[in-house]
Amino acid sequence: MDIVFIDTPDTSDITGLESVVRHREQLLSTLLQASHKASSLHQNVLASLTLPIAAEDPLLIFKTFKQGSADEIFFWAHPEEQSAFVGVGAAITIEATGLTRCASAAAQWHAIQEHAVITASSIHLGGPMLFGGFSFDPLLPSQQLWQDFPDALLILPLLHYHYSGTRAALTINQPVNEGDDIARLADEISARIRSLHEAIEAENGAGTVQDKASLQLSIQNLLPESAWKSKVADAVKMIQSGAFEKVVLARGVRVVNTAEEAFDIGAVLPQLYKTYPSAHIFAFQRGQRTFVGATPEPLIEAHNKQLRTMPLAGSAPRGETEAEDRRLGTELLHSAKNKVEHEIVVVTIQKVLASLCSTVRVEDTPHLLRLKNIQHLATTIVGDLLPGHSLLEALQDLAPTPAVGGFPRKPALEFIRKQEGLERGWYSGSIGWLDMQGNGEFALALRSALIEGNQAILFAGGGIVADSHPESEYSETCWKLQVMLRGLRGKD
Ligand SMILES: C=C(O[C@@H]1C=C(C(=O)O)C=C[C@H]1O)C(=O)O
Repeated sequence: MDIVFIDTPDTSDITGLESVVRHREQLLSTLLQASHKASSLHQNVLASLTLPIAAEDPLLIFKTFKQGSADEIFFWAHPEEQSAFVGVGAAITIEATGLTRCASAAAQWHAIQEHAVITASSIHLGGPMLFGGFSFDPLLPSQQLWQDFPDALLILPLLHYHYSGTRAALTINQPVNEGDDIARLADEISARIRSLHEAIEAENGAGTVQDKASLQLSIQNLLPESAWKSKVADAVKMIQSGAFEKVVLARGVRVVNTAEEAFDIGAVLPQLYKTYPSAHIFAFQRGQRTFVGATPEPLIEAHNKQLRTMPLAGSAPRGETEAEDRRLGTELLHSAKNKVEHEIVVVTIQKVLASLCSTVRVEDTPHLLRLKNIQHLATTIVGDLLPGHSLLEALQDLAPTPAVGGFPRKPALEFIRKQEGLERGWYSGSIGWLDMQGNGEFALALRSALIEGNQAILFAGGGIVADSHPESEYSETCWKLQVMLRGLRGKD
């Protein structure tokens, strides 16, 4: 990989997206260098240029990218940390299937990096990043509902906006082939950026909330309530007979806007952003569908060779009053059933990380993670990655954790495959990003919905152990479904 650090443009020069277009020299020289390499190697070479730009609301950038393009769009934000990424288009698409999908994706990413030509301003690293997700279970036959979302899909966007508080950068990624007309490529890139810039200017100040009058929601369980509860009862019997210790059963709900107007993702995201500031808010548009959610649960994050996760398992509703809320929280912290559910996840993750890290630190006792209408038991786990190991390797070994699958993994997954009857696809799989330095964040894709036009399928599940009750498990899924119902309705 060739990296060239360039001086940061002086601050007066850092304005909107269009300021990047003024750095045509840098764009041309990056493309040209990639073109020379492509000719000598007889293969595609990635050219990438990152420049600082003035910070804009990432939600506005998403909306504009969406209006201006029918391509893939990715949104990822952590509102409390004021960090967000928005990507549009696919410069490079990595797909993989089967149980070794993470290793295969990692090998493809490595090959792309090997010859890449990267120009970046020194203080604003950013640089090329992959965005994407992994399905829950690569052994499930391919599912119609999820046809555009394969087992593993990582995309290097054509344009990627990186936002962190007051700072922002734009990354341009362009694969270059031998013989490509460099000036024409630069013109196309500049035209794309200019039209996005104009769209942002036009959009600035326009409202983001979907007109509520255009929403009339019909909500229907994919499986009748009684049928789902009897699956829970069957799982409890299996657990009591010793087949496994824990299994997570999920269900789906179809929400249709009977007013026939399409759901406006550009209005759903701000709602989630506002209501769930501690969550990771995500959206991935591909084909006609967009997978959207506000997940509270990181699967694995890597920053400077340190891995971090915070499994959640064990849930209770929030109270109506402060006193009731405290009582419910204390009951959750002391509930034997929830502690068992939680401990299974923590121990499993700790073991996996121990094989990849020199040291693993686990919080002594679970703490409460309080969200809008649900609270969970949570444990922070941190490990120092051993040389030669990576985030994608951790992801391959960890997923699915018992927080979304079960324990022991094999019989629990077999039960889900045979009994659950839900096309989980990317729901309870993982979604996130990865850069060239080995940093990245993947979260469990929970509190989520797959949206197409005026229809959405919402997903929620819960951990079943020996003393679980179908009635309370059903209620738990209802609290979890509230996240996306609120998002779709545009209500707190
Ligand atoms: C499966 C879901 O959530 C998971 C299951 C939990 C539980 O069983 O208590 C809690 C958080 C998540 O790990 C979901 O939100 O759909």
